[in-house]
Amino acid sequence: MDNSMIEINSDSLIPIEIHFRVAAGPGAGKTHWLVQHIKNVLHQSQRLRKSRKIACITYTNVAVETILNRLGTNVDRVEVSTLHSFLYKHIVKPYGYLLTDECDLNVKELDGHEDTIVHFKKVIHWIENHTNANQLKHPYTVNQLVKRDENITPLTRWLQHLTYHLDKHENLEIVGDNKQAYRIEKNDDKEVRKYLNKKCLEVLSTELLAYKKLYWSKGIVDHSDVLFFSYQLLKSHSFILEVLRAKFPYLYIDEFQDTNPIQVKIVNLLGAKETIVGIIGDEAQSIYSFQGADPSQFSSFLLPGLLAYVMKDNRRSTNSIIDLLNIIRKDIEQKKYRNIEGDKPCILLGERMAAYSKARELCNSNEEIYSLSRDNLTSNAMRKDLYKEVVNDKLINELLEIDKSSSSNKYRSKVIVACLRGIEYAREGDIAKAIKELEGIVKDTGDKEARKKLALKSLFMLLKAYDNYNDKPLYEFFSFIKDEVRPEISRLGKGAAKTFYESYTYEQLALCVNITDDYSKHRTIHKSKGDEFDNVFIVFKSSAELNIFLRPDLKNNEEHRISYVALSRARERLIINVPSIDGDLHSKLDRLFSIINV
Ligand SMILES: Nc1ncnc2c1ncn2[C@@H]1O[C@H](COP(=O)(O)OP(=O)(O)OP(=O)(O)O)[C@@H](O)[C@H]1O
Repeated sequence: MDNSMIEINSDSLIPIEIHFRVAAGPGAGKTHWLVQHIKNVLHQSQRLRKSRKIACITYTNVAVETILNRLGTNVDRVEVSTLHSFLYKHIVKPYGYLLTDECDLNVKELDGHEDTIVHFKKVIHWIENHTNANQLKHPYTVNQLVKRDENITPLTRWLQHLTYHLDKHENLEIVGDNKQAYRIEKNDDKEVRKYLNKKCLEVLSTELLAYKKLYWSKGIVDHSDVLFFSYQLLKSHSFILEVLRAKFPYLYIDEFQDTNPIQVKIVNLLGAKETIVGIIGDEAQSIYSFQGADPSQFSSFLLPGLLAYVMKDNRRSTNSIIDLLNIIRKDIEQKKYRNIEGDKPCILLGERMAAYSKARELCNSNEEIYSLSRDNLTSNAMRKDLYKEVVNDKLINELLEIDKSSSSNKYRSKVIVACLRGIEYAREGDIAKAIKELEGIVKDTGDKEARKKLALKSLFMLLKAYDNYNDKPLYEFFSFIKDEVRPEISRLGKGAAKTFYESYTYEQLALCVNITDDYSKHRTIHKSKGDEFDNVFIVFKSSAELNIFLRPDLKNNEEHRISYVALSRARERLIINVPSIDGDLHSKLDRLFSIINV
C-alpha cells in the first residue's frame, strides 16, 4: 500500500471538488460510501442545477439497481448506469450520425447494443467480396471457408471474439483472437481443438472494418462497438466532451479495477477539465482480464491533484473469515469491524453434492446457502443435480433442432423459445432483455413502437398465466401461446415434435435459459461480484486451488483473485468443497480450517 494514501472509513466525508481514488478490500463499505458521498455532493455542490447531474457508473445492471435503491428520493439528480449504457445514451445515440461516412453507421436503425452476434449470411458476403480473397488457399478458399463445417465453426467463433486494441499512437484497431478460431474434434473419446490456419486468419484480418460495417449499416451494434464509437467521437469532436462535462460536473466509477484501457482513456478525456472524477475499486478483486481489464490501471490512474484514499475495515465478515482473507492479502490488513468470532471456515472433502448436503446441515438446514463456482458448467451442474428431473441442459437446442424440418415449424419453435426466454429474463428482473427477446418474433408488425407495445402486451399475458403452465408439459405452454399470443404458429401434429412437447415440462426447458444477471443461489464467482451472502459454499475442482492459502499471489495470479472474490462474499460461514487433499496439505491447512470427510 502506498504511504501517501489517506485512511477513511465508509462514513467519512471527503472534499467534493478534487478528483479521488478510493481503494479498499472486500466488505469495506465501498458501495455504502459511494452512496453517502453522492448524497453529500447533492447537498453541498454549487455546480449542480436541474439539467446538470452526477454520473455514477457501475459494472452490472444488478449493481445499478442496488445504488438506485440506496439513493432513495435523490435519484432524479443522479444518473446511475453501466458505462456502456451511459456512453450509448450520451455519445453514440445523439452523435453517431457523425460516423456515417467513416463507419457506415445507420443511426436511424440503432436500437440499443447487444451481445456480439455473427450472421453467417453477412460472413459469406464479406468473404466473397474480400479484396484479398485470391490469397485464400486450399483448404481455406472462399468456397471452403463458407461451406465446410470444419471451417465454419472456428470462423464463427473467431468473429464472435473480435475486440478493439489501442495501438501505440492511441488509435483503435480491430483485432481477432486467433486462439478462439477452433472447433472441437473427438479423437478416441478425447477432445482435441483444431484451429483455422494462421495465414488464412491473417488474410481475413486485413478487412475486419468492412466486416463490422455490414452490421453497423443495419444499426446492429455490440458492447465493444459502443466503446469504439465513443472513443472515436470524443477524439475527433471535442465539442462532445464539452457538452458532457457541462452535463455531468461529477463522474464516479465503482469497480474501476475491471475497466479496460479504452474505458480508462475515455474517463481521462472527461476528467481533463471541469468534471471531477472519482474512482472506487480493489485491485485484488480484478477478475475480468478476458474483457481486457488490467488491474494495475486502478493504482496508476491519475488526474491533476487526485487524492488517494484507503478503507481498511471489513464490515462484512466474521473474524475467522477475515483472518483467512488477511493471510491471502498483503497490501491491506483488514480490520474486524463486526468483531464476532464466528465458525471456523470449513473444508469438506468429497463428492460435490454430498458436500453440499453436509454444508446445509452445518448451516442449520433452514438457512440459505449460496454456491459459487469457477465456471458456468459447474454452476449449472449444481442447479441440475439439485433439480434431478432436468435431463440435460441442451433441451432448447433439441427443440429448435426437432422443428427444423419446415419453415413454419422453425417459426413455431422460434416463437416458443423466445417466449420461454422472455419469461425467464423478466422473472429474473431483466425486463428490457425480455422485451427485446419478444420483439424478435413480431418483426412483421408495424413500426418500432408498435412492436415494443405488442411485445410488452405478450409478456404481460405470459407472466400472468405463469402458474398455469410452469410445471406442466411444454405442450400446455405451446397451446397457451397458440391460443393467446401468436395464433399463426403451426399446429402440432403427431410425430417427434409433439412427443418432445409432451415429454418435457416448461420448467425443464426454463432451467436451460442462461440468465445474464444471475440472482439464483448457484452462481459463477464472476456473477457474485459485489454481492454478499450469509453462508457461502465454494466449489474447488482440485486441491491445487487451495494453494492460495499457502502461496498467495493476488498481484500476478488472476485465479487467486477470483478465489479471493469468492471467499470474501461470506458474512457468517465459509465452506469449501474439494474432492480430496493429500496428507501434506491436510496438515498445513488444519490450523485454518475444520477439515471434514463427507
Ligand atoms: N457505514 C456503514 N453503516 C452501516 N453498514 C455499512 C456501512 N458500511 C458498510 N456497511 C455494510 O457492510 C457490508 C459491506 O459493504 P459493501 O457491500 O458496500 O462493501 P464493498 O466494499 O462494496 O465490498 P466488495 O468489494 O466486497 O463488493 C454491507 O452489508 C453494507 O451494508
